Amino acid sequence: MSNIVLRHPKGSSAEIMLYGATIVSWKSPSERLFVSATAVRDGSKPVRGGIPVVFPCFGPPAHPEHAKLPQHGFARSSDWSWDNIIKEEGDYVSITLTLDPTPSIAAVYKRQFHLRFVVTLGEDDLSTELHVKNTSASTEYPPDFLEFQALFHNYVLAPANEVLVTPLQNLSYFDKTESTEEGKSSPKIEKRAGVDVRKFTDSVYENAPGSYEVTWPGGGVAIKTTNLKDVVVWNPAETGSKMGDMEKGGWEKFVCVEPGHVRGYERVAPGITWVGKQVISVVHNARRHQNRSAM
Ligand SMILES: O=P(O)(O)OC[C@H]1O[C@H](O)[C@H](O)[C@@H](O)[C@@H]1O
Repeated sequence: MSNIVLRHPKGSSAEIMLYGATIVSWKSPSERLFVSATAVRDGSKPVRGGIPVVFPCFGPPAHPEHAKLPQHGFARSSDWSWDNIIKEEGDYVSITLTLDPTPSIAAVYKRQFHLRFVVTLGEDDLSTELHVKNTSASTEYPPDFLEFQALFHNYVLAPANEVLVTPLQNLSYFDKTESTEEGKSSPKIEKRAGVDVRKFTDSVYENAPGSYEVTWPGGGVAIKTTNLKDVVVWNPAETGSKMGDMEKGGWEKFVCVEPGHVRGYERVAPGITWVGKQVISVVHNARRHQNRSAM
């Protein structure tokens, strides 16, 4: 499988696989992403770690147009194209990958689309942008809307027993660790000022603020988003031992903080492009201590 490595003159780097457009490493200056030591990297299944791209459905498909798709859609398990261009602009280097319908996608998904995935590396930040264009040629009314969900599945390298995610307090969320369908679909209100993942956690926060801090004693990252109204916090804890591609105890080394549009669907008319974006940056020590002592 082909990987592209972006190198920043100030020392940071990012490695992106064409398979799934998955970012499998971000160093600024040390590694910031978790990838399981037993992740499959030969393009036969999505990578367990890094930043997989979720499109056009999050979780098991619920939309009739997605019925034949696997969990989290096909973007993370398709071969993307790259134009061999690495752009350098100011203090940033970036690449753009694209994905169009292929015969194997068309066999399970009938919609016309064009995806662009832009990865931009700075000295201490990394941004990802997903551009989704509805390329349907239909001129009929009502418009031939493309309805989709999208999410960046960030595996943030962090000590799971100490990490806190903020600010999610008072948001409504869906707890997918509940055992019944009724439990999963009944919203709860987040009471914690800092959300921890010391036990199995799979929470979908709706209409979240769009800016988050993921911090622990000794480090942290901030995530700022555009057009991504929801955020998922996931850590499988011991249930991770059932995943064939999760290294032993791997769940102790990360928290997934996943900004996306996953409750309901984005609707994009023919010819229109939707853009969802996140910027992940290293939190500097002074700010981290301030935030934790305010808790
Ligand atoms: O195993 P995967 O298909 O990669 O999914 C891993 C996880 O992704 C998200 O965080 C979902 O909320 C979880 O329910 C799911 O278990």
